[in-house]
Amino acid sequence: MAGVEKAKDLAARAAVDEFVKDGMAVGIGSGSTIAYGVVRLAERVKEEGLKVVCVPTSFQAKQLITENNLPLSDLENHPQLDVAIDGADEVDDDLNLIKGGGGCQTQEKIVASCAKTLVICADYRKDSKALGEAWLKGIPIEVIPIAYVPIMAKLKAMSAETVTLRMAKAKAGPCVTDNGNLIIDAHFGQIKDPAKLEAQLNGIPGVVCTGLFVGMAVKVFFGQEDGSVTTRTPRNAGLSA
Ligand SMILES: O=C[C@H](O)[C@H](O)[C@H](O)COP(=O)(O)O
Repeated sequence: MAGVEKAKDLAARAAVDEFVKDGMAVGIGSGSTIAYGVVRLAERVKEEGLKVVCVPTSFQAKQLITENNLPLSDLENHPQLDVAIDGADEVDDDLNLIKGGGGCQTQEKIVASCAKTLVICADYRKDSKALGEAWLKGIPIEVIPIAYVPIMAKLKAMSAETVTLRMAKAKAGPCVTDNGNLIIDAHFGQIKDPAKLEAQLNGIPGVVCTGLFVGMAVKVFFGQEDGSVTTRTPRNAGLSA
């Protein structure tokens, strides 16, 4: 393994090693980076006899949990989680995030909101000063299907630079989320006030959930190109080895 994949693996392992303890209920995020974290968690369960239960944030996360023979639970049985570990598409200096590149932000935000701690693992490409600087595809916004046209018009009126209905790959038509909704990607350029923008977007009728995660993460692990892992917390806003 080399390059970006190695960086993802290192970050995810570091997050799992530092934050998962015996007896915990763990929220499992979605995407390609957390997949390495689930493999690491399974290793620890086998090697250390760790007892954990895992709550997924998507169909993909559920598959990861079951394929790695980890105990699967849900928010009905575990409405309070000790930690949620997830990936991100972009992370700013204050640990605000853009998520939802894989369309899973709604369940991810619900699960994160039920966890005492949200921890993020990401490769070096996700590190950014301000949201919207590196991730140019736009903020993923899950919407109720009947509302997608008026919502796209409202986003344009809010001065979004690009507004796109996410289309499926290998299927004609739109990308349909795990919740049966659609996704609009809206790029607002560099986002100066993520909390204000999130509140504005949440105020549009038909918006289910945005991929802006403001003030939720407590620590981010970045896998670097040179094989090191750096971290960022809200208190030390800079990077430390
Ligand atoms: O919807 C997808 C999730 O928010 C992912 O956590 C995010 O897109 C990062 O994915 P990856 O680890 O594949 O870059």
